[in-house]
Amino acid sequence: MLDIVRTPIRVAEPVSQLSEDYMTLPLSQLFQQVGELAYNAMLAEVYLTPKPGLVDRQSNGAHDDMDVALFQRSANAIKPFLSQFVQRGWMLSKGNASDLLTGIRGIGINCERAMFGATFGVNTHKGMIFSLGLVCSAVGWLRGRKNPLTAVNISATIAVAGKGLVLLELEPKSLLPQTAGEKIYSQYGLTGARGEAESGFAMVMNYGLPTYQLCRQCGQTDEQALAQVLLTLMAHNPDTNLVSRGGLEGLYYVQQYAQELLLKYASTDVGFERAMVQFDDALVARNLSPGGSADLLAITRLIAQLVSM
Ligand SMILES: CC(C)(COP(=O)(O)OP(=O)(O)OC[C@H]1O[C@@H](n2cnc3c(N)ncnc32)[C@H](O)[C@@H]1O)[C@@H](O)C(=O)NCCC(=O)NCCS
Ligand SMILES: Nc1ncnc2c1ncn2[C@@H]1O[C@H](COP(=O)(O)OP(=O)(O)OP(=O)(O)O)[C@@H](O)[C@H]1O
Repeated sequence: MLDIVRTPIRVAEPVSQLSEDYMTLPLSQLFQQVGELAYNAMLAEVYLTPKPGLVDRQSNGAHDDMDVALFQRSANAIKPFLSQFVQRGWMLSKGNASDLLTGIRGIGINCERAMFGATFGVNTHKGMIFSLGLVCSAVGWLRGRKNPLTAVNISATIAVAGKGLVLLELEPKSLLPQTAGEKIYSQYGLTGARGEAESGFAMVMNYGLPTYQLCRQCGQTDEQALAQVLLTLMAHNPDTNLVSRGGLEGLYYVQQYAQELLLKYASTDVGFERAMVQFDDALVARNLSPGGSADLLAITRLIAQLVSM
């Protein structure tokens, strides 16, 4: 059995897609390459600039305890765990996809711990780890099952893995909800990262991926396509990060602002960047940060690259 933990991190050109056919690629290379794509997706998200309310190269958005250097350190701490998610997914493929999340929890918890160690307790990537863990393990699981690597298969596998998650983790077990996610669910019925997982990443499948693929087909750069995807996600995603900071009012403010910008501009238009900087100013003034949409942006990029062969 291959020991991914002891495999040194290879310093190489970042991969932009799987180097060979996913079904015939040697397993060790598959684990490593998918992990690298996931790492690149995290970096593509944080370095995309400008991003309203979020940390990027020019602004810390609505965050006074984070900057882009902290995100880079956080991503580096997470990196070794990403290929472990893929490998564990492959190992679990003899069983049902419904056992996938339970099977990767331990890696997820260790990964979260490494992230908090690298950031001295700041939550840079908690939601991201949860979502990336599911996608990476789904890829390993599909390979073990000899199923084609398609967006629909990744989504369906995650939907099975996440089935019942909202009921199990968000339905109140005691009178008082504890975590931010539990509180928001009990107050507003919003299901956050867990609901998105249980839907098989419906926001990514219905908005993120079609937008990214269409933009690329029209000749847009990766950055232009990602900017268009972020705005589209912000216009539709019931992001619990926005609710925890600004209530439903904060969520609707961001969704409406993003919808209006989408009507006025495409990411290739002159004036788009300035409008995004103004959107950033508006969100900083209201202490709003669309962290859930940032996570889904990275997931969109990752799935797009995984299935681009
Ligand atoms: C489910 C998680 C996200 C718990 O977080 P919490 O209770 O605070 O839930 P909540 O839904 O409010 O969101 C937390 C984060 O998810 C992201 N998020 C918010 N809304 C959304 C959304 N609609 N879609 C996707 N992501 C979202 C944001 O980054 C946010 O900060 C996860 O961190 C977790 O369970 N961690 C425990 C460790 C673990 O089991 N890890 C294994 C995963 S592989
Ligand atoms: N570029 C980014 N900037 C800010 N947040 C991001 C970015 N990319 C992803 N995120 C997501 O946003 C989440 C952090 O959001 P936030 O800081 O609002 O959470 P918190 O620290 O738990 O809450 P608060 O800051 O309100 O006390 C992370 O879990 C992460 O997955």
